[in-house]
Amino acid sequence: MLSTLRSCALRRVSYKPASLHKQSTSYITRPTIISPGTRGYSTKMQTYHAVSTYRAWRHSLPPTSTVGVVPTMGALHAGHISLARAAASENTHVVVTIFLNPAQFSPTEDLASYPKTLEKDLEKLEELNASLPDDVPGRVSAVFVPTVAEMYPAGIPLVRDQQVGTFVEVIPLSAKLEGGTRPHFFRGVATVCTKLFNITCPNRVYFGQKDVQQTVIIRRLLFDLVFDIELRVIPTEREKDGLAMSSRNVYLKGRRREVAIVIYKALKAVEEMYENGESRASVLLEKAREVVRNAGSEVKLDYVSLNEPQLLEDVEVVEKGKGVILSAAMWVLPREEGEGTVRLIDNLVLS
Ligand SMILES: Nc1ncnc2c1ncn2[C@@H]1O[C@H](COP(=O)(O)OP(=O)(O)OP(=O)(O)O)[C@@H](O)[C@H]1O
Ligand SMILES: CC(C)(CO)[C@@H](O)C(=O)[O-]
Ligand code: BAL
Repeated sequence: MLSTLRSCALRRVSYKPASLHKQSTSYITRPTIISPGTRGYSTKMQTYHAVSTYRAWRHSLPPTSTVGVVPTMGALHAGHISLARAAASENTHVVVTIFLNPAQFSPTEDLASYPKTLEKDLEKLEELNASLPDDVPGRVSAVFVPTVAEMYPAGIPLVRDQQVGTFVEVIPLSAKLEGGTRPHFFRGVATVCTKLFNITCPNRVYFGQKDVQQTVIIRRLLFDLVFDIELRVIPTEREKDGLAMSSRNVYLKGRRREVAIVIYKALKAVEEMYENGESRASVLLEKAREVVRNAGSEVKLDYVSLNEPQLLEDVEVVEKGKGVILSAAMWVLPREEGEGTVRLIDNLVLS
């Protein structure tokens, strides 16, 4: 274990400390393209289920290789693929992790019904590999699909008081916004990401802006735990009508899919108001509430909020050039017997 970790830490020639605040205005990073040709060996995509076999592969890579890791919970869609594509554009190897992490679900959430489509996921990653032009340096070389026992050897009951072992919390960021409704959530995310980073040894990790608070928390985690890993935040992929792609969208059929777009419309209405000169948060947020209210009783707003991007503190006035996060969560309520409530999140950056 120790020697593995040491070789992981030693793979870099120079150490560059992470900066917590470096992306305050330009929030989304555009990947820089590096030249191809450093792979120089087979990049056939392999699936690993065990930490030991993954590590054996990871440590077999030449020291010149770079690894971009894309953590996911599976049920891959074009949003996930855009993360993997970004990783391929600036690393010699892309590793996609697929792990439905129990620790981020409460006992009343949808862990049991969460879509599981591993075979299709692997096909989509193979398709991505086949579609990448020759001058892109990386391909998806490995897919890490661990078992729950592999990730949580001591078990992982969903009831927090019953959990034993080591957990990671990013305080107080994890209690804000999503943390208000899902108090267990970011402890589960921070814990599993810490484990995944230790296992996969990435040079860079790729997260979607769709889960914007998650990106703020991961940035803080990388900084506080002194991980030698760069964070990339990739723009949100949307359906034609603007709905943010999400694995949970499969729950939305017919009329529920139609009304789901209200969350995006509410955010766009705020953005338009801001662009027309309104900067008071109270007025902007009320606009979003009004749009959701007017959509009827099938949807219910959980929160809408304007926050600065480092500590997620509420802003009262949106100042130009500061990159303020406008985020919202909304429930789409059941219409028919057997349907569950679907919770959607979305955000825009007002800059
Ligand atoms: N539409 C999207 N555009 C870009 N990235 C996305 C999009 N949706 C998800 N991601 C990113 O993919 C990564 C894995 O997310 P995850 O597997 O939870 O998918 P998801 O679609 O967000 O699922 P869920 O429906 O559970 O929220 C995260 O970094 C997430 O932000
Ligand atoms: C980062 C993550 C894969 C951790 O389980 C999850 O929260 C997600 O898919 O966004
Ligand atoms: N992308 C967020 C994962 C979750 O809601 O559990």
